[in-house]
Amino acid sequence: MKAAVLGSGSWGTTFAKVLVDSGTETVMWARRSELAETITRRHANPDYLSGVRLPSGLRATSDAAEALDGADLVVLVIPSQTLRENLRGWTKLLPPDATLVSLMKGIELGTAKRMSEVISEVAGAGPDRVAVVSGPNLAREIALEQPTATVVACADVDRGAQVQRACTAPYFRPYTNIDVVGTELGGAVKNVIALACGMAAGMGFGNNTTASLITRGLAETSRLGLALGADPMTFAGLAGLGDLVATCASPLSRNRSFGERLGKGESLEQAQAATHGQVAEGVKSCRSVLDLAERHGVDVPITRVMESVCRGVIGPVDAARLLMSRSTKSE
Ligand SMILES: NC(=O)C1=CN([C@@H]2O[C@H](COP(=O)(O)OP(=O)(O)OC[C@H]3O[C@@H](n4cnc5c(N)ncnc54)[C@H](O)[C@@H]3O)[C@@H](O)[C@H]2O)C=CC1
Ligand SMILES: O=C(CO)COP(=O)(O)O
Repeated sequence: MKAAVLGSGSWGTTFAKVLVDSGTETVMWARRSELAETITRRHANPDYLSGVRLPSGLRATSDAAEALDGADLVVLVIPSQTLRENLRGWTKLLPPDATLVSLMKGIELGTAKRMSEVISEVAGAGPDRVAVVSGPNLAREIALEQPTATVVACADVDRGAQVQRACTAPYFRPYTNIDVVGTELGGAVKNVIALACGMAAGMGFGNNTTASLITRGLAETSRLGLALGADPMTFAGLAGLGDLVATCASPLSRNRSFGERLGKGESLEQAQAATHGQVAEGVKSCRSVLDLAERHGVDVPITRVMESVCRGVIGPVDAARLLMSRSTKSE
C-alpha cells in the first residue's frame, strides 16, 4: 500500500507519521521545497510540530506529481477553503482507482458543501471512492504517540477497511463507519462549538458553561445531521461527542484558543495573528454551517451567535446574553 499525503501542516505531518508507523509507504507533498527537504533529510517539521522526530522512512516533495505517482491512498489535508482550488490542479495527477481520503474539518463557503462532496465533484470520483477520517485527534498528542481512536467513514465497506488497515498504529486505533455525512458534520461543527467554549473560558466562566455548550452544541449538530440524513448514533461516537470533548477542553485546539482570545477582549485581527498562519476552521465554517442549517430549516443557536461574533457584529458579552435570553424550551 502506498499513500500520498497532500498537506504538510500539523495534521498532515502527524497522519503521515501514523501511516508510516502502520507500515504504509508514504510520501508527503509540501508547498515549500525547503520544508520538504527538512522533512526528508532532518526528519522534522519545526514549523508545525516542533520537537517531534519523524520516521526516517518518511519522504516529502514539493512536486505533487512525484507524491501522487502510484498512490493507492491520496490523503487531502489542507485548509478546507483552499481544497477546491488545489484539487483542480491535482486532478489530472490522481491515480484512477486511488481512494481519496479527507482529513479536513470544514464546510465550503458559498456552496455549503462538505469536503467529500467537493472531492467527488472536482475529482469526478464516485462517493464510494471517498473516505473521511475524523475523531478526537489533536495532532501534537498523536505525534507524541499518545493513544487515541478515530473514525474512518466510507460508503464502500472494503475501501473503509483498506484505509483502516493503512493507519492502524500502536498508538492510533481507527474504527470504520459508513456514515460519511455524520462523520464530516461532527468534525466541522465541533470547531464552531470549540470557538464558543474558548470564548466562555476567556470570559472567566467555568465547567458548567463548557458542559452546557458541549451538550447543546451536540444537540444542534445532531439536529442538523438528522436533516442531512446522518445516522444519529454517529454523534454519540468518536467523530461526534469524542471530538467535541477533546477540542472544547484542550489548550492545543486552535479553534478553542482563538475563541479564548476573543473572550479575553482581543480583536478578531489579534486572535487571527496569534494563530501564526495555522488554520482555525470554525472561524470561516461558522458561516457555511449556518447556511447549511438555514437551507434545511434547522435551528443552530450557538453557531448563529458565533457567526455574528466571527463577523465582528457582536462581542462575547452580547453573545452570552443572546444565548441565555432565548425562550425557554424542553430538552
Ligand atoms: N491539527 C489538528 O490537530 C487537526 C486538524 N484537522 C484538520 O486538518 C486540516 C488541516 O489542518 P492542519 O494540518 O492542522 O493545518 P495547519 O494550519 O497546521 O497546516 C495547513 C497546511 O496547509 C498548507 N496550506 C495553507 N494554505 C494553503 C493553500 N492555499 N494551498 C495549499 N496549502 C495550503 C500549509 O502550508 C500547511 O502545510 C483542517 O481542516 C483541520 O481542521 C483535523 C484533525 C486534527
Ligand atoms: O480537530 C482537531 C482535534 O480533533 C483539532 O482542532 P483544532 O483545529 O481546533 O486545533
